[in-house]
Formats: sequence, C-alpha cells, structure tokens
Amino acid sequence: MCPWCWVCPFAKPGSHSSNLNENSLLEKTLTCSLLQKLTDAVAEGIEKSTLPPPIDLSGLESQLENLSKEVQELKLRDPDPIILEAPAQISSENRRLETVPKQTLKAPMQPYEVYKEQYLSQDQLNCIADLVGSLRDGGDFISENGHNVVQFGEPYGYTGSKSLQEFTQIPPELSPIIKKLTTDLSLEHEPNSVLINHYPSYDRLNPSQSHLAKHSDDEPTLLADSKIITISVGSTRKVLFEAKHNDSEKPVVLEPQSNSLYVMSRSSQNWYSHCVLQPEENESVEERFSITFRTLSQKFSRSIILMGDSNTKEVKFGEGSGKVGASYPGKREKAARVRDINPEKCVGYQNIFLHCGTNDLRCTEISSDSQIFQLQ
Ligand SMILES: O=C(O)CCC(=O)C(=O)O
Ligand SMILES: [Fe+2]
Repeated sequence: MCPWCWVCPFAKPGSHSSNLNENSLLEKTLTCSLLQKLTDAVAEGIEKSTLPPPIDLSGLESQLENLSKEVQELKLRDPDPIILEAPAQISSENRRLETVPKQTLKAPMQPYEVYKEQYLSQDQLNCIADLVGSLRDGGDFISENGHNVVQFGEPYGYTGSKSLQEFTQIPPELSPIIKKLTTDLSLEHEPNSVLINHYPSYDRLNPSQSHLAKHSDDEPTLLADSKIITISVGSTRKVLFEAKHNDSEKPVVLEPQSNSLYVMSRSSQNWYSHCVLQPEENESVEERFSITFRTLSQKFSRSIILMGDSNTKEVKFGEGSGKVGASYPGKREKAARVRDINPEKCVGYQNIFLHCGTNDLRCTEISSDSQIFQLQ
C-alpha cells in the first residue's frame, strides 16, 4: 500500500496529494526547530537569573524510578501464563514471550435481571398466541440459522439477520404489552423494536432445526441503558447463558415457561452470551415463540459518553438548542479524577471521551507563582 496515504495500493506518483502534506510537514519542522531555539534561550535566561535555588527534585526522581521498577515487575509477574503453541525452532527461553494474559474478569451483574412467570392476563396471552399463530400461518416468518424470525418497528440489524432493514408498523395487539412492560419495569425508554422468534416443534420422528446460536445482543443501535425483554409463548426451551471473560463461572440455564418474561440489560451483553439449545435427540417438544422487545436508535451507533471533571459540565446532551445529542446521542458522566473513571459506565457507547488530568496534576506543594518557574 502507498506509504504516504495508506489508502491507494500504488507507489507515490509525482503528483500525489501527499506532496502538499510533506511541504506543510517541512514548515512545521522548521517551526519546531525555531521553537526549540526559543525554549533553549528562555531556559538559559532562567538559569542565569537571580531566582532562589531550585527545589530539590531528587526525592521525586527516585520515587518515579521506584514506580517504574514496580510497574515493570508487575508486567513480568504473570501468575498463570497460557503458553501458546510455539514453532519447534523457538527456544524455551523465547517461549516466555509467547504468553497472553489470562482473562478472568468477574461480571458485575447477573446474565438476566428479572424472570417472572404468569406475566400476562389470559386474554392478553390468547391475543398474542393468536397473533404469532396467524403470522406463522400467513408465511410472515423467514428462516434463519436454526429457527424463524419476523421483525416489527425499528429494524434490528445483527450478524446473520436476513430481515429487510426497514421500518414496519408494530402490530396493534402488541401496543398494550409494550405499555405494560414500560410501566411494570419502569423502563427509561419505551421499546420500539419487536423481534419474534419461532422455534418449530421437535421429535425424533420429525426432527427439525429448533435453536438459536450463541450470541450477545450488543449491536451499536441498542440504547446503552435499555433492556432486552423476552416473553415466551408455547413449549419451553433451554436458554443458556455463559460468562464471556471468566471460564470458571458456571453457565446458567433458564427454561422460560409459556407466559413468562425475562429481562436482560444492555450491559449484561458485554459479560454474557446466550443461546437457545437444540432439543435433545430423545426429546419431544412443541413449538415455542419468543417475543423480544428492544429500544433502538440508528443514531445510537454514533453514541458518545463523555467522562470528565467539572470542565465538561457545560457539555449538555439531549435534543434542542445548545445541546449535543441531536446527531450524537449520549451522556456526560462526572469523573473528577482518573481514579473516578468507572469503565463499566462506558458499556454500550461507541465513542468514549475521557477528559481528565487537571485535578490529578494539582500540586499542593506550590504555594506561590514564583515557585512555578523552578519546575523546569
Ligand atoms: O428465544 C429466546 O429466549 C432468546 C431470543 C434471543 O436471544 C434474541 O432474539 O436475541
Ligand atoms: Fe439474544
């Protein structure tokens, strides 16, 4: 690839636009050397001036040296390295370099936060069962890897999705359910996207594909602080949740009964994957429908979280004048110092801005302006 622009696959031609960049680079280099000369002159001036003797920084220097040593040791101390398969010619000494740190992050939450049986009234359940039955009979479902799907509302684009990515009206039968979910679960955002999964009946004589592959609902269009809600109708299946960063955490199995509800948070998707298991060979199960509700915004794929000290407080997210957010939805999280930054708060945002350092750089030993000159 072109080493000047890293885009075109050709060697640099004479008229390449990067010539322009090179010229400005040259100018900047000249400016830099001028600046360096100025800096040196100022430094020399300060040295010759009659300021009081400079503060002794040797203590600070040795502290820094110790800190560097500690960091170095910490890097080398790898309690249980995983040795990657090394080619035969690599000596055992070099194999130490071929290690990757073992990931044992503990999830700060459960894979799902609510499971409730007998959720809908009998009338509501009948109404939903009629709806999914008529969608199935009307040929509305499309076949995806292991099961069938139909989507309504904001289109949910995920890996392997075969649905048309266009808005379709949510069936009116689902509106009271969406209202009920929003109230019962005190949702911050009303779900605006419905994906119905159909898992066909299965038995040994009539075996069928009736499963959903391992995945996480972590698409960038899902609002970071939203929920993914599933209502089950029909026969039960096993939903398996597995921790993504901790092999020693036991998988969790949920068998959602007909007319049950389970709720996952958007953040739990970064810690757990889930799948619907294919029935066992000797099992005999009827069909199951899962009606899943999500809150999506196409703009959210440009979402921002801004973490920082009081200097960032004027940045207001949301719609309307003076607000960032019409195009770049997101939020500001206060983090006065580096240690206040909570990485878990960043989950689900596509752009993370950290504005920090000014409070951490505060130097309590400096009591007057004149002392500032002494810190070269
Ligand atoms: O059917 C279920 O319970 C799970 C559905 C699911 O994971 C999904 O639609 O993303
Ligand atoms: Fe899912």
